[in-house]
Amino acid sequence: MSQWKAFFSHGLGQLRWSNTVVQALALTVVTFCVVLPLCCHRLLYSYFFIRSMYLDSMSEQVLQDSYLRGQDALRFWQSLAPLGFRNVSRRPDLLVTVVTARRSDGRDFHYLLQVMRQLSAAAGSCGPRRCAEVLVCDVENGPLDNQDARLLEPHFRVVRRSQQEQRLNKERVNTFEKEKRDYVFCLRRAWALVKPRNMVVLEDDALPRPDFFLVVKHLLSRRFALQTLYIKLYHPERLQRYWNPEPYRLLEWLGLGVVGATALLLSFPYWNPCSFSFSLSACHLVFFTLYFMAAAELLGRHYLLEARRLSPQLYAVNPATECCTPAMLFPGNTSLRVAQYLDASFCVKGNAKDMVMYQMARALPGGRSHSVEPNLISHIGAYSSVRPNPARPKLL
Ligand SMILES: CC(=O)N[C@H]1[C@@H](OP(=O)(O)OP(=O)(O)OC[C@H]2O[C@@H](n3ccc(=O)[nH]c3=O)[C@H](O)[C@@H]2O)O[C@H](CO)[C@H](O)[C@@H]1O
Repeated sequence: MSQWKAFFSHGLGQLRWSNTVVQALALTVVTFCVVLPLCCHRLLYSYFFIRSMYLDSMSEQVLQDSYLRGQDALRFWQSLAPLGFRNVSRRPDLLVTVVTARRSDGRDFHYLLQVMRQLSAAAGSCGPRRCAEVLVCDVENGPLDNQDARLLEPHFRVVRRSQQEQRLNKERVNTFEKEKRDYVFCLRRAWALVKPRNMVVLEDDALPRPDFFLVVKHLLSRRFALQTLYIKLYHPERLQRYWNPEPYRLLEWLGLGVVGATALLLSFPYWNPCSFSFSLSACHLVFFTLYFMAAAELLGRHYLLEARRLSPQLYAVNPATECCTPAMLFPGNTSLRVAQYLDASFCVKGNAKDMVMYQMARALPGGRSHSVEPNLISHIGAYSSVRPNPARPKLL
């Protein structure tokens, strides 16, 4: 009798196992070969994005939109009566300095004018007082060199090198070293003029998002901001994947898988782990953890991050990433420390100012640096002013 019982329970166990395996296989095939490809084939940062079908047309569309926005911004600034941003008060809580250089490619896109239009609208969204003071730092030698900066002069305070500084800056250096020296000049000049309590430095193709100041103010109210050299407000979308050399993301990825799997197993009575043997429920947990992890990565972490925009409290603060400096927040007077360090370094291709800043945060005692996700700006500069450009740049 007991032999029969053993035989039956063994058979039942086998049946359950094979049923479970078939179900798991079916779910995997349906999810990853049908549902996700159907839903995500047009999502630029998803693994399912069909490059050959959509990349060219999407890139053209984005260029066209940016061109129209640029022309619109040009008309806007040409027709506008002077704004009140020219009078910059001293010791403000926040100063935004926009670093701008002449662009030989993509001039008609008027990136700077687009950015300043959006920035002035966002800065006026904090009630009766402006969210921040704003400075434009034009690194060209004269107002005639950078027409967009010149157009902004009735509206904003525009700073440039004095003639003496220009003479001192005549030395011929590579583009990346020049870009770094220009940045250092802007950090120091802005600080000397305004002495802000905190400073944001934007590159001239960094379009602030509508909640920009809300999130920046929230970041500054948090304790970690007192102990950081800088907070990066942008990281390229294409580098936001889990499968990237950023160790903290692996933890986030695993956490997402475990939480998703646990929630699913607890909410589905059929898969209730209590009703199965321990090994079966452990298998379920492992399977669904991997399932959610794979789904999240293939869908694109970038899109999951967007959910954090619901509230400034939900934005994630992580250790700083290497690449890019289009939008940087320098709490307190850290902009001066960063300027000093940059000044002592020499930049070349492959070791531009973003890399130097990343290394600096590791080398300086107590030099911690952070980055916030999702991005607080959109990078609209399809045409670079420091690198060679193709005739029609692509999104990827
Ligand atoms: C989105 C992105 O990945 N941007 C990064 C990329 O810039 P990009 O290759 O996108 O170059 P870009 O045209 O955005 O220029 C970066 C900044 O440098 C300024 N500029 C340019 C030329 C010059 O002689 N002097 C000067 O100050 C320019 O006004 C802008 O504010 O690489 C740079 C390092 O090289 C920075 O890490 C940028 O954050």
